[in-house]
Parts: sequence; C-alpha cells; structure tokens
Amino acid sequence: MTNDMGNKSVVLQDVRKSYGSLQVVHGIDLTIAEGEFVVFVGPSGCGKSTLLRMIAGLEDVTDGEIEIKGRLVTDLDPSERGIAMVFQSYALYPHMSVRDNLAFGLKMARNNAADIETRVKAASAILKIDHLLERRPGQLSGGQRQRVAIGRAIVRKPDVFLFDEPLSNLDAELRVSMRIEIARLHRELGNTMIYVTHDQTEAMTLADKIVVLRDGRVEQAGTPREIYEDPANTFVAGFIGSPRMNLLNAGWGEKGLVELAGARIASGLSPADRPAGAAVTLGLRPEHLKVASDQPGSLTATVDFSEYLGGTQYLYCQLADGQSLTVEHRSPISIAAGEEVSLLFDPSDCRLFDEGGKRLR
Ligand SMILES: Nc1ncnc2c1ncn2[C@@H]1O[C@H](COP(=O)(O)OP(=O)(O)OP(=O)(O)O)[C@@H](O)[C@H]1O
Repeated sequence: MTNDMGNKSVVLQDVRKSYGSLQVVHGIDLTIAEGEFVVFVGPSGCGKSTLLRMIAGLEDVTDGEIEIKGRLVTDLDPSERGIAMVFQSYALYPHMSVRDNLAFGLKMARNNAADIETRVKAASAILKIDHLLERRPGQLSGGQRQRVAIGRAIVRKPDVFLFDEPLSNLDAELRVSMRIEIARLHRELGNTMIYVTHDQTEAMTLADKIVVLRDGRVEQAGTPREIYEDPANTFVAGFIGSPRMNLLNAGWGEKGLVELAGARIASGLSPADRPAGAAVTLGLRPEHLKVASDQPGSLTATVDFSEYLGGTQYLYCQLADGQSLTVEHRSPISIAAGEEVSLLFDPSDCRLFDEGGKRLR
C-alpha cells in the first residue's frame, strides 16, 4: 500500500468556478497526499460535484490551478490526467457485456488484447464479479452495476480515483456493504481517492480527511475525529453528527461562566476572552448529556417527546427559556414525555462559538 503522506497527489490552488456572473466555487486551496482518501461533504448545491468535475477535467476551471502528481493539469483533457471517475448513475453501456464494458476504455486507448484480458481478470477478481462477465448491465442488480462501474475505473490503473456520490442509488443495506467494499478497495490498492457525498456516515467512515464545503468555500478540512470533536464553527458542528449537536443561545457571564436558561455553566475558557454579557453559542452533543436521576444536574429540561430505538432513547426536550435540546439517553430506564429531567455533562464536552458562529478557544 502506498500511503506516503509526504508526497502530494492532488493540489488545488485558488480554484474558482463561475457560471456566467454566478460564482459557485470561491477560491479553494487544498493539498491531498498520495494515497489519501478525501471526502468532500456538504449540503446540496455547495459545489462538491463541481469541484470534483474540475479535478476530473469535465468542467473548465474559471481561475486557479490544479496539479496531479506534480503535473499541472488545469488545461488537460480528462484522459490525460491519470484519473478515473465513478458516477452515481454507473454510466455503463447497456448493449455491451460486463467484460466489454470493462475492456472498452482500454480498447479505445489501444492497449493490446493480452494486457486487456489480464487487467479485466484482475479487476473482476478484486470486485468479485468474475461470474458476471458475460451478462449485460440490464441483467445485474444495482450493487453489481456499481461494482462494474468501479471495475471500469480500476482497469485503467489511474493515479487518482474520483467518486461522485457512487452509492446514492442503492438501498440502505447495500450502501453499507458497498461502503465497506470501497474502504477495502482503498486499503488494497492504496491509491488517492476523492469521494463526493452528502452522507455524513460515508464521510466519517471512509475518509482520512473530510473537507466540509458550504456555498463554494471550505468550512473546515480535517480527520473525521478533528471535524467531530473540534469543529471550527457552528455550521460544521451542526452538519456532522446525528442527531445534530445542540447549539444553544447563551450569554457570556462573569469568571468564564456561561449563562443558559437560568443555569451557570463552567466554560473552561479564560474570562479575558469576552466581555461579560456577550452572546455566545453553547454546543453540546446529544450523547454527552446524561440524565441525572439521583443528583442535581447543571440544566433542567422538560421532555416534549421521546423516541425509543432499542439501545437508545432520543429525548426531545425544552429548556426553561424555550430552547430545544436533544438528549441521547442510553439506559434501561425509559423516560416519558412530560417528565422533567436534570442533565449532567462534562465541561470538557462543551464547545463555544461567538456571535458569528466561529469557535471560541
Ligand atoms: N451548468 C450550470 N449552470 C449554472 N449553475 C450551475 C451549473 N452546474 C451547477 N450549477 C450551480 O453550482 C452550484 C454547485 O453545484 P454542484 O452540483 O457542484 O453542487 P453539489 O454540492 O454537488 O450539490 P448536490 O449535492 O445537490 O449534487 C449550485 O448552486 C448549482 O446550481
């Protein structure tokens, strides 16, 4: 496996994209290391597919530069960039067998027949589709079609694999198993992979590095753990994690305390950071809130609604000041709507953000 994080595989320098007067990608700088699995994630319309398609050469870059393996590729055709792309729609040729679908690109590139056969064999073994080679796409399940689409990328031996929401057309169960397959493929091949999704579970489980995008800008780039535990702003904090992080309007108090719904909470931040009375946002993940049955908690809330999911119960609560808050309650003792609960949490699990949503440290 090539996983030399010291070597640069893909470098984006101030990459921009406009459609007419509408700018949709606003100057993105990003360095992707050799062998890294990078996931672009963000809400619909944030520009993740556009960015991937610019790396692929399927969209022109309005401004900025793209390098792949040390080569400037900004103005090169897709076929000259050393990339292979897997699409959500599979994009297979319906009238060709699986074998011919796999071989087609290589034939076009005038590879010799023996080499093509070796590559098709190797790819179909990796993807466990050897028994399907004579079938046509119409005779395959969705998961099998996606394997063929991935196989078509593998046979080309690209430097970089690009995936554009490859699992979105599959049902939930198949998505999980294909996700594991893609992780295995990355481990076996060791190539750089760039993957676009709006599914945060795919992002968290597949990525070495997650790039969270919003409105054509990078909000944060980091390991899944950094993004989850150390979000740079309220957008990232609320986007990654399910149920989402509670983001509560609070006031900065004396001596580094935060005032929320009549309670005073130790923030762990230096009092000099903020003027007393300034508005702050307190972030608390649902799994970090514990219902305290035998001791007074820091916060009191009323349960509006509860959802039982077996091992876990989600409690949708309201604070005295009317703000909503979700609690992930893991206990055999279930709690019903209407109950008043007192909540405990470790101050080190609190995240604080300023009025503009930027993290306070
Ligand atoms: N050909 C085009 N002409 C004009 N605007 C476009 C064009 N293609 C995309 N856009 C706009 O660019 C922005 C980014 O689109 P893009 O498809 O990259 O978003 P995305 O994050 O991949 O969204 P989704 O998750 O919905 O696929 C959107 O606002 C979109 O409307």
